[in-house]
Amino acid sequence: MPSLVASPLVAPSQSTSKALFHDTSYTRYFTPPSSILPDAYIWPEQDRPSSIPDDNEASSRTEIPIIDMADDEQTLIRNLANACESWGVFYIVNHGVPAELLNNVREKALELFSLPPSTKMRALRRDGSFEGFGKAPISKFFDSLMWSEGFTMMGYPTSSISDTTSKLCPDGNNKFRGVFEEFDCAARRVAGRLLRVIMAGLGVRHGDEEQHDVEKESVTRSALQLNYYAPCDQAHMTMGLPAHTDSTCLTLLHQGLVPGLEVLHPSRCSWTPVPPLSAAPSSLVVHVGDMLQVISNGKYKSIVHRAIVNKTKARLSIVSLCFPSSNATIAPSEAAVGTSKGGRSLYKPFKWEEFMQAKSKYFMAALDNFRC
Ligand SMILES: O=C(O)CCC(=O)C(=O)O
Ligand SMILES: [Fe+2]
Repeated sequence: MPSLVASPLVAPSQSTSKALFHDTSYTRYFTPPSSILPDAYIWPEQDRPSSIPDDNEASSRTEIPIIDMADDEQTLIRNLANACESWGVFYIVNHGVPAELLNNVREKALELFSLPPSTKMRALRRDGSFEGFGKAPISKFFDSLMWSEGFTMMGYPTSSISDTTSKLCPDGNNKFRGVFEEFDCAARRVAGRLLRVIMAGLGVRHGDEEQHDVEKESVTRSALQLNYYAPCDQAHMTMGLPAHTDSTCLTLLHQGLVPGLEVLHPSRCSWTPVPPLSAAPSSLVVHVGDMLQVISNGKYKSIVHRAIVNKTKARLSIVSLCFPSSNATIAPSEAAVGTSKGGRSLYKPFKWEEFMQAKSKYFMAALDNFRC
């Protein structure tokens, strides 16, 4: 079986010339060339990690639920309902995405972040677009810079994976396209199945018109997000990706064997690590996103999470963001409203585009704009 412990992650930024670092357009997109923290990357004390993960890598223990997708349907319905309600984040195993595909995606993603700066600069995220290399759009809500690099591709149905990655392959031989497209497709299929079972747990019956609409509309589109976190000597003073919720319905994430993901339990005030599982290196982490919070009428909360960086190990996360089509109407499912306390809808119907506009203005308070 191919190993998921890919070749050691080499910090691409270490090959970056100092001259390029002083080019402001380069620093807008990429991590600085040394692991010593420039002032702009130092975060206010209250936003810093409380502790840095032990570089001891994967763990065999976690508080976060682990869902076995090979369980029978009724067990799966029950376990997913519990996981969504109690945490809003869970691991899935036996999900059907082959270990070899995960391994290949990680290898290619690492190759992509290791390209020479002059090649990377050919695929920068331009204003108004999400595609290519760029800091996460949430960076505008924070004064300090994130210690991370991101590369985004729009997936199904109007995939830009081929166009975006071909900019990185001037010789016309696109070595990224096939494997990223295959992963996008495989992850979205898993998200579709998860949503079907989650909807059943909310009381939507198989064959209902509502089941058809919600499932048809809610994970119709996908984006593939690659995140690279270089090691940092002063990891305790910076942040890879600060606290946020995903605007998705569901997010699927593969983090390899280097820890860094943390979540804020809906009713606790402290951060809980989501460590890579040593016994299940092909497991994926699933986040409940903002749209599932609405569809479930607030029963399932969009999980607040963040990524912290390590002192000696680089970290790579492969993220499939699954979300509705632009003109889909998002509203609490009738079944979820029916079983809510008080039996009333907490959110007004809205279009995905309207939500995205609110998110880019109000960030984590965006959903308040759509409360009844
Ligand atoms: O790298 C991680 O573990 C988190 C990534 C993430 O939250 C995101 O891309 O939205
Ligand atoms: Fe996220």
